Amino acid sequence: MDLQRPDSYQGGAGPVFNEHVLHKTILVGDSGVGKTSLLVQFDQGKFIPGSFSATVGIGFTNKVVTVDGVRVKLQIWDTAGQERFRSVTHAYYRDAQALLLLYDITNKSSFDNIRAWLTEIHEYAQRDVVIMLLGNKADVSSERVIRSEDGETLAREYGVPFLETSAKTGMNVELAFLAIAKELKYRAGQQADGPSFQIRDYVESQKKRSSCCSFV
Ligand SMILES: Nc1nc2c(ncn2[C@@H]2O[C@H](COP(=O)(O)OP(=O)(O)OP(=O)(O)O)[C@@H](O)[C@H]2O)c(=O)[nH]1
Repeated sequence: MDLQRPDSYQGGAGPVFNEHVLHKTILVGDSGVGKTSLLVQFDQGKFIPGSFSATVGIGFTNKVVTVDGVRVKLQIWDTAGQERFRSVTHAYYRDAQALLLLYDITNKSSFDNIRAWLTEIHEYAQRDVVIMLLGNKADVSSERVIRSEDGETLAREYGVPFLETSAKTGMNVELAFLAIAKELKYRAGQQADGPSFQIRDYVESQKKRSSCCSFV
């Protein structure tokens, strides 16, 4: 996908949309792990099979989701995973509230590179950025080289929530973005004596629900 900066981009600190702040979320990870496909699945509910066309540069999609009866506006940035675009994408980390970090369960080096991605994130992003680790292409079980437990162990080490996803079937795609939206909504309205929200606990509870008896 060839992404140009859309005309609606206003630059600077936090674009606005209908006078409401957009929560900026960025998709990162090696080239080919499925960042664009994940965003297309979440935004349009479809998967476009066929030859792989690497993202050039960076672009965004605005998406409104409803969590607990409240509309949360996400501005989701899709970055190019190729090394040559790295300096461009770093510049966008700084005002991101959330980062979805993807690897491909059929590609070992994409998993091995997660530590390097996390080092970059800690260098360029805000200290309290919400990070979620996603092991994508979970539908391709015959070519799996990274076990689910390995993803879980790595996520636990870094204290971040973890999900396996499939941009092809849609598995856990909505859950990943909804969990991020819930966390950002919680942070925005956080009150000292209000109820607390833990994104890792939420993701774990939803995973258990879906593996047990499908969503109700
Ligand atoms: N089976 C399967 N294929 C996928 C999945 N996600 C992506 N793909 C395929 O993997 C290839 C790469 O997907 P992209 O979404 O373009 O990857 P990307 O991470 O955006 O790549 P860059 O733009 O280079 O950073 C494409 O051929 C997709 O069709 C998935 O969940 N399952």
